[in-house]
Amino acid sequence: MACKGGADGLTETQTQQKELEEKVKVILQAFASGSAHHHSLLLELWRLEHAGFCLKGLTQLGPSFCVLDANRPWLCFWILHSLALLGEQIDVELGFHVVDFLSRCEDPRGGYGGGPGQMPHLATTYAAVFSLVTIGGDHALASIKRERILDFLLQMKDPSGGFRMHKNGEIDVRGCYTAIAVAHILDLLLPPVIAGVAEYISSCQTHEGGIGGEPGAEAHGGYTYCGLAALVLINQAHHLDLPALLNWAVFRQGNVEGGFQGRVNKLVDGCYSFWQGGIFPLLQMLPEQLLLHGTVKRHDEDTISPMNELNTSAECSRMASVSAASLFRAIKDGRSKHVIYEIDEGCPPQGSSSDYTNFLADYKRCPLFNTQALQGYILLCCQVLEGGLRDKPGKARDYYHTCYCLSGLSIAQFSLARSLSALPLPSSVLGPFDNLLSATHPLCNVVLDKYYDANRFFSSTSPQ
Ligand SMILES: CC(C)=CCC/C(C)=C/CC/C(C)=C/COP(=O)(O)OP(=O)(O)O
Ligand SMILES: [Zn+2]
Repeated sequence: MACKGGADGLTETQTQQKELEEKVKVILQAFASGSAHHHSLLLELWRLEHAGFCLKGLTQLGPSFCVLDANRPWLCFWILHSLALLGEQIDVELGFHVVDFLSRCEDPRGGYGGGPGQMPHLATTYAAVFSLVTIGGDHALASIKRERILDFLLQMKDPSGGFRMHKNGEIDVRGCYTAIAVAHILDLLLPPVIAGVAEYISSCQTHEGGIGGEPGAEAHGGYTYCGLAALVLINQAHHLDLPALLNWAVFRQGNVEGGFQGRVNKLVDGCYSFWQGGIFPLLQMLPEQLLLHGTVKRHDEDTISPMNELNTSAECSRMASVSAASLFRAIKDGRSKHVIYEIDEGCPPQGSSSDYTNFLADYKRCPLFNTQALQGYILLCCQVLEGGLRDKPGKARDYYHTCYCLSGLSIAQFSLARSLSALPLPSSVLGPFDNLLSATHPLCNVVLDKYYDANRFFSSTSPQ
C-alpha cells in the first residue's frame, strides 16, 4: 500500500484518488452541461469501434505476434468474449484458425500452456477452454480433450484442497476457480477434484469479509469473485461468512466514481466492474437464509442442508437476525464508511420489521449495488473513442480491460432481469437501449447461449 507523505500532507494514494476524482468530475460535468445530442453520444456504447479493436487483435494471433507472450489463450478469451458480448459473430474461418492455434497450445499430458510448446497452466487452461466454448459448435468443443484435462487438474491438486497454477507453481484461489470452472463446464466435477476446496477457500476469507489470494493475504475483488464462484459451482458457499462478504463487497463501489475498487484504499478500475460487480448476482443465486443469516458451522454439515439448520436452530436465528438486520441497514443506507455489526439482543425476529420483510421479499429482484452508477463509470470514463476500454481516464485501452469492462457492463444491465435469460427493462440500461449487451453467465463469464450449448455437449458425451 502506498503511504508516503507528500508536501501537501497527502499520501500517494490520496493524491491519486484526488486526481482521479477531479478527472471523473470533469467528465460528469461535461456530460451534465452538454446538449441532448452530446448526452446521448457520451452515454452510447461505441460498439463498432470496440468490435473493430477486438477483431484487429484476433487476426494478429499468429506465430509472428509476440512469440514470447505466455498470454495468448487469454488474448483469445478476452477478445472472443468481448465480441460475443457485443453480439458479433465470429467468421467461420477465423474460428477454425483459433481452434487450431489453441490445439497447438495443448500439452500432450493435459492442460493448455500460454503458447505452443509452453508448460500447461491452470489460468491458460481456463482461458483456452472458455475461448472454445465461446466459439462453440462441434469442431471447437470436440477439440477439448476432457480426459487429459481431468488428469491435468488432478496433477495440480494439492493436499490443502487448493490447486497449483502449474507444476511446482503457486497455490492460490485463482487455481481453485479456474480448475472448478473448467471441471464444471466439462462435466468433470468429481469428488477428487472438489475435495478440500471449500476448506481451502474459506481459509482465505479475511477479517474484512472479502477473500485474499492465499491464507493471510489481503481481501481482493479478483480473488473474492474466484473464491465465491468456485464455491457456488460446487454448492458449498455456506462455508463462507456470506453477510461479511456482501458487506465488504458493497463498500468497494466508489461513491464519486461509480466504479469499483479491488481492495480497500485503492483506486477504482474498470476491470473490477466484473470482478466485484459479478459477486452480487452470485450471492443472489443463493438461498436467502444463507445469504442473510451467515455461516452454519457443523461437523456433519455435508449431510444437513444449511437452510434446514438455520430454520431449526434457535442460536443461529438469533445470530441471523442480528447480522441480517445490520446488513440490510448497510445496503439501504448506501455507502457510509463503516458498518457496525452491533449485537442487539432486542433485534426483531424475522418478519417483524417491515423494512426487513421488504428486504427479504425484494433482495432477489433488487440489485445489491448501484448498477446505473457502474454503467456511468464504464460508459463515460472507460471507453476509448477509437475502440477498446480502459482501467480509468488517463490509462491506455487493452484487451483485458475491454473484456472485463464489457462483462461488468452486461452484469449491471441484467441485474434487474427476472431470470438469467430474461430481457432487462429499458430503465435498467443506462443510455440508449441499443447499449444492451448479451447476457453473461455470472459463474463462468461466457455468453449464456454458448454456456448452455457446451453444457448439453459435455453432458451427452463421455470422456474420450
Ligand atoms: C480467473 C482469474 C485468473 C482471475 C484473476 C482474478 C484477479 C483479477 C486477481 C487480481 C490479482 C491482484 C492481486 C491484482 C492487484 O493488482 P494491483 O495491485 O495492480 O491492483 P489494485 O491496486 O487494483 O489492487
Ligand atoms: Zn484493471
